[in-house]
Amino acid sequence: MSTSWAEARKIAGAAAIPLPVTRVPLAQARGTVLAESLSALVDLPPFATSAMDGWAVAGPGPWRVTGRVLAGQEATRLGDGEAVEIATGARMPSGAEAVLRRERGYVDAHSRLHVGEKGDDQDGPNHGASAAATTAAAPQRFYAAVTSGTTATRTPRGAELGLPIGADIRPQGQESRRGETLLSAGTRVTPAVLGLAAAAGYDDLPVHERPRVALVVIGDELAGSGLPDGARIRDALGPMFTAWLDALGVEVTVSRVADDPRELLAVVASSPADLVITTGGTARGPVDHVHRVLAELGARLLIDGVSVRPGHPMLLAQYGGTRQHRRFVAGLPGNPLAAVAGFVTVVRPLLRRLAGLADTSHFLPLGDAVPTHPTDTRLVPVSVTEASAVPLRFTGPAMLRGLALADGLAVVPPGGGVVALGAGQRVEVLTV
Ligand SMILES: Nc1nc2c(c(=O)[nH]1)N[C@H]1C(S)=C(S)[C@@H](COP(=O)(O)OP(=O)(O)OC[C@H]3O[C@@H](n4cnc5c(N)ncnc54)[C@H](O)[C@@H]3O)O[C@H]1N2
Ligand code: MOO
Repeated sequence: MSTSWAEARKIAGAAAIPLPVTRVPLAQARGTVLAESLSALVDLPPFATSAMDGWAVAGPGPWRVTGRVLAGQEATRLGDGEAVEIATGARMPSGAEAVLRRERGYVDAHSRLHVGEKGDDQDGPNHGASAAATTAAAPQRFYAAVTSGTTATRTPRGAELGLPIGADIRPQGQESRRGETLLSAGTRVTPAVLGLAAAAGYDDLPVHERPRVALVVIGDELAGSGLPDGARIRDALGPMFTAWLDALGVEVTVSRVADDPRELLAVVASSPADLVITTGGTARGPVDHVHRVLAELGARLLIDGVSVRPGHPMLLAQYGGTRQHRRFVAGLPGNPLAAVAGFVTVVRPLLRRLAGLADTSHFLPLGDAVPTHPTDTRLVPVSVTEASAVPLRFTGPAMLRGLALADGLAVVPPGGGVVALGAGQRVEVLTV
């Protein structure tokens, strides 16, 4: 009956079908998953802009400064020998060929813009060849960055100092052309994705609906606040999984129920959620009712026990819903670290699939030897330091102290005849 860990993860990931597609405003899209690829609605940048504060110049200098253009403004065309003061991000005036950074030029008393530092050219405005000789003496450090990577096709005056055509201009479409695919379907909408989508012209995004999850924390012994007393302990799983589910971008409701099968049945049967997660009550103790309730509901068990330590009593059932919109119950064991094992094994793969995300895996070498279990997979809290996974202490099934310091859970496959995996062996690490 017990399913292997790898198989359980596969079953959970394959059981669901991605939720329907909806368009949501950017402000509500964080944490959802793109249902279609995202292509740029405009060139990025949409027009050539200045990359620096300074002057946009046209033709050979020195230039006559005719005005100023700020970000958001449009300027009139520049003719040869003209310049405008320009702000970073402002649209380049047509005719402008380069930007001279503020710290690399100066304007003299006659509104003439020169390359160099004031004082380089004590005789005032540049005139002909003698000026070139004067400015050529200007410190080269000003221009080193400008010259690299830009190709001059024509040389305005000042080019001998490194002001080639195109200098410090962000050309239209430099980051992306209109219609170019920026992100593929299945990408999680992160803050950075929201920024890119806005820049590319989007007001809303086509995403999969957020999975709805009902977290049902079972146990007479659990208190929601204050210090543990008598035989009662604090509910650790409610706060932990609420936050975790929230970070996965799902809609969560939480309820706490007593060790009472009627109460549990009523909560599960009446839930509209795509996935009900129960904690506790999965084993065969006197008040472990999850199996009985699922049987009464006529739920179909897809997973009933997994060969994994900790977490072996975890289960997954399909219950109600329609063919296109399935509903599930995941039963996580009550021991806190065992519950986390159930979360990463069945809950997360199922939710990722419902949300439209592909499953991913990361492998790292172990930083230390880890004992294997002969027949079961072990999930071992590890910290990731210098690209290796170091096993932690305080990782008993009822403990969270090790997990709270962990970056992931190392997947240690059944050992068979091998009692330990040595340092340096590569293992999959599940993020926590
Ligand atoms: N005879 C056997 N007993 C047990 C077995 C077994 O195979 N044979 N398996 C053990 C394993 S392994 C686990 S894990 C637990 C699973 O038990 P349940 O899922 O039925 O969980 P409970 O009995 O309700 O609770 C177990 C343990 O966890 C504490 N707990 C429960 N919920 C919370 C919570 N929200 N926050 C903090 N702690 C919680 C609870 O107080 C118990 O200490 O069964 C073993 N027994
Ligand atoms: O699932 Mo249990 O943890 O092995 O304590």
